[in-house]
Amino acid sequence: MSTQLFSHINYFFPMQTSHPKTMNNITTNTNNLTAAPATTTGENFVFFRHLQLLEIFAAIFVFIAIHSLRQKRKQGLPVWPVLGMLPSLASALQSNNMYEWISNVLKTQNGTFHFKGPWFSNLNCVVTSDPRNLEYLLKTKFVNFPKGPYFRDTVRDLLGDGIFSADNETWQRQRKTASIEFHSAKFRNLTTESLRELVHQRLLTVLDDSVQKLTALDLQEVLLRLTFDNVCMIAFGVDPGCLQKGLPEIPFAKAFEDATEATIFRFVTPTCLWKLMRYLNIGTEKKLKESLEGVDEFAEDVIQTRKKELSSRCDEKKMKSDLLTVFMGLKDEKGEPFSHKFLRDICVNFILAGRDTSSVALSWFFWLLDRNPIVEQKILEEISKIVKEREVVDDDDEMVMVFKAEEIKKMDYLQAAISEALRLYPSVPVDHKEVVEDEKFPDGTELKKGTKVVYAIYAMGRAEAIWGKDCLEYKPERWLGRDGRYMSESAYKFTAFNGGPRLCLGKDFAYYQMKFVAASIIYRYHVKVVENHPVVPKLALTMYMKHGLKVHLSRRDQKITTSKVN
Ligand code: HEM
Repeated sequence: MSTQLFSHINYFFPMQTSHPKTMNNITTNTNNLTAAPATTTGENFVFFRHLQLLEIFAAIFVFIAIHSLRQKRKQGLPVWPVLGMLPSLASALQSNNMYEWISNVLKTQNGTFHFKGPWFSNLNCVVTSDPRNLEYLLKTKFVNFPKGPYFRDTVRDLLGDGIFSADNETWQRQRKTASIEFHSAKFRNLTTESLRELVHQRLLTVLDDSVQKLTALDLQEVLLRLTFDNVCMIAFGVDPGCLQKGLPEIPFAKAFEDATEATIFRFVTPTCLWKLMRYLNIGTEKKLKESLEGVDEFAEDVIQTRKKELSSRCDEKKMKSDLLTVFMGLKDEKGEPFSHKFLRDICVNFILAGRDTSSVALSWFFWLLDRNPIVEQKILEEISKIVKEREVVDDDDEMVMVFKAEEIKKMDYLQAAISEALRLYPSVPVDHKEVVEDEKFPDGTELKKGTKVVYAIYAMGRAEAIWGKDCLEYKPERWLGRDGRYMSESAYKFTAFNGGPRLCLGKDFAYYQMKFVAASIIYRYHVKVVENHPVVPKLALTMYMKHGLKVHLSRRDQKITTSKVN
């Protein structure tokens, strides 16, 4: 287009170079025009008018471009007519690390900016990484910042009225009951027992298999299978058996995975479009419907079986202590037992909340250890010291080496190293709320009723204003006091587990699970990431590694065995 334009200019202004600079030049050239033949003059005249139009369009375009780009200084990103900030978002999506892009924009905007989506889209939102705003929305004005109807509508088919998407009384009731359960001794026993069984009878066997075969292994996939089995044991009281040699495909796990993916797809599709697709039963909506049938069938089967078990068993002591059993023993506000649908929702929500978060965090943690061998060495020293402190170490104990709960508790440096991994790579990189009444953030940002607020957890972990100049370095020491003990941080500064009344319910269990798994692996194996294996985050609700984590394992000590557990 521009070459064409320039060739015409040269035709009309034969004496002129391609860069006319003064009015004088133009006059001279116009004089030349009068000497041209009549027909050419007519054509020239028409073209001249076209040229003027083009100039007007070009001027308007330049004006809009300058205006849009000038917005960048004020709003962080150029704001284009009709499209808003969409072009910047689209180019960030191409860049492979969307979270870095959000962090950079927030840095230029002192921690909060208003994302303006295209007209008639639902992309408008306020993005923040300011701890003052986080405290305000997660705690101080908690009631004014619920999950909201948009989120609930989008996830309803998968999550129903479960804790993850519910607000108000429905949420409160589940939170209260689950919270009591999570802090009970029975539940603690269930979690430690189920984890011990999974790690010693399954995880270490799978890892040993890869050592013997000298094959690389996708550690992220193995960990995802482990936590899926584990959370199903806690929620439903059943073990789907995803983690075993050969890593088989398990229908319930596959159905759950597909249902989650199709639900996430709704967040990037205009609401009217996915609703139409659901009505017509096509595309991802068809996949969602089919996979939900798989999830519901599994849930119904477990609920029916448990009901029978409960009616035939009267010994309280032998009762299972998983969430399903606990909620089955309770009544709703009308004094009726909970419906199967509600019981299904409760379990599915817990599986979603607890299945991938710890495994993804552990994957980033092992990758960081590979790049920071001194940290790995310090963890190993801490574990070895704790093992040496055992009062009686018989040969059998030494060989099997199952860490006790009180030993896991003593691993402060390991806890610091895991927290530091979560700071840099939070399993939930961004989260959101909806404002129910006009509000004003402590940093002065005005929020209109209905505004979506996105809080950028990933960006917070990398903010110099929060963590200091060395914020991008992996330094577990920042979590330790002078006495070497682990020190927790404010939930509004370290937001990986959320904060306020909706603080992650599984936080303590997750730390126990991650420490137990990490210590059991590190004590036995050196984990080496396969050279040149690409490591980038995947764009999803949870921060998976897009290409998994391919590793080679080597045993530290041939004497230690893995499978002998009572
Ligand atoms: C590294 C591990 C984990 C991380 C980083 C994590 C993080 C989070 C975050 C950010 C939320 C808030 C989500 C939201 O409201 O949008 C949350 C909520 C929740 N998490 Fe976790 N989580 C982890 C492990 C677990 C585990 C293992 C379980 C259960 C076994 C669990 C159960 C829950 C539940 C039930 C909620 C909902 C709480 C509520 O809304 O009241 N989490 N978690």
